[in-house]
Amino acid sequence: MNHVATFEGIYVAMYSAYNEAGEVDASRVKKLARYYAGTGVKGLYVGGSSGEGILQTAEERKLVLEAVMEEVRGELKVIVHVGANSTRVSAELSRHAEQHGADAISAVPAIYYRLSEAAVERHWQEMIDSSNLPFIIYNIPQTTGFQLSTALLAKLAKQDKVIGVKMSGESTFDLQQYKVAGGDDFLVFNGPDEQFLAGRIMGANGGIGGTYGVMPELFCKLNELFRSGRITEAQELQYKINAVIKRLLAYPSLYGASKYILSLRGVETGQPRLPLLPVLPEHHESLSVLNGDILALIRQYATV
Ligand SMILES: CC(=O)N[C@@H]([C@@H](O)[C@H](O)[C@H](O)CO)[C@@H](O)CC(=O)C(=O)O
Repeated sequence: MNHVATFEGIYVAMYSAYNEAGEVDASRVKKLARYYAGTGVKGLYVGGSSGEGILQTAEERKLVLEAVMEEVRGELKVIVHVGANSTRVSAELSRHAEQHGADAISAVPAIYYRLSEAAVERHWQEMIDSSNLPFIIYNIPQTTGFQLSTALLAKLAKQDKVIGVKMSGESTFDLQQYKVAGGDDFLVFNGPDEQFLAGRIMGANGGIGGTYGVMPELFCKLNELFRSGRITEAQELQYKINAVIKRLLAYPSLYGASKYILSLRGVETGQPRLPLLPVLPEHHESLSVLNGDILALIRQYATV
C-alpha cells in the first residue's frame, strides 16, 4: 500500500461533543463530524488531545467512534486515538476501532508512570497486534514527558502496520529526522498548528490539529498553497492563522473557546470536561468577534 498517497492531507483533531449534563452526546458528535465533511479536509482524528479521549471511559470513547463512523464512514478518513493509561484498555479500543471500520489507530505513550523506551514500545506493540489497522505513533513530549527517539521510530516503522507519526513536538528538525528514519512511504503529520507550513517544508505529509476545528478551510487552503509552490502567500496565510491561534490561546481554555465558537455556528458540543475549564460568559462577546474575524478570513481565502 502507498500510505502517503492514501493518508496525506488535513485532519481535524475533533473536539469532544457532550450534552448540557456533560455526557457524550452521539447526535452532537455526528453533527460535528458532518460539519467537517463539507470543508475539504481529508479526515478526522478522533479521541486525541482535543477530543479528550483520556478524560473519557472506554465505553464513552467507543460511543464517540461509533457515532463518527455512522456519520462519515467512507466519506472522511478516520484515525482514532486508542491510547489509554492501561495497555489492556488500549488494546480493547484497538480491536473496537477495527470492528467499526476506522481507517487507522494512533496512540500516545501511557502517562503518569515514567516509562522506559522498552515499556512504551511494548505498550504500542500490544495495540498494533490487537487489530489489523495501520498504526500512527502519537508523539507529544510536552504533555507525556516521553521523547520519541528516531531509533525506536525506525524500529517500529519496520512493521508494515506502522505507517506514520503524528509529531506534536515543536522541533521541525526532529520532524525531519522522523521522516528520514521512517523511510519513503512513512507518513509524518505536523502537530503544532502554528508551524504547519514549517512542518510541511521540513517533510510533513499533512497535519492533524485542534485549531483546525474552527477554521478547517484555512488549513486546507494553506496546504494547497504549499503544494502549488505559492510559498509567500502560504506564509502570509500562516501568519493570519497564527494571529487567530494567539487570540484563542489567550482564553483560560482553548477547547472551551473553540467549542463556543462552534456553537455560534449552530454546532453545539457542550463544555470541555473538567479539569479542562469551561468557557466563561464574560468571554462570549470577544469570542463572537473572533468568530466573525475567522469567518471573514475563510470567505476571503475561498476566492484566492
Ligand atoms: C500540544 C497540543 O495540544 N497540540 C495540538 C495543537 O493542535 C495545538 O492545540 C495548537 O497547535 C495550538 O497550540 C495538537 O497537536 C494535538 C492534537 O492534534 C490532538 O488533539 O490530538
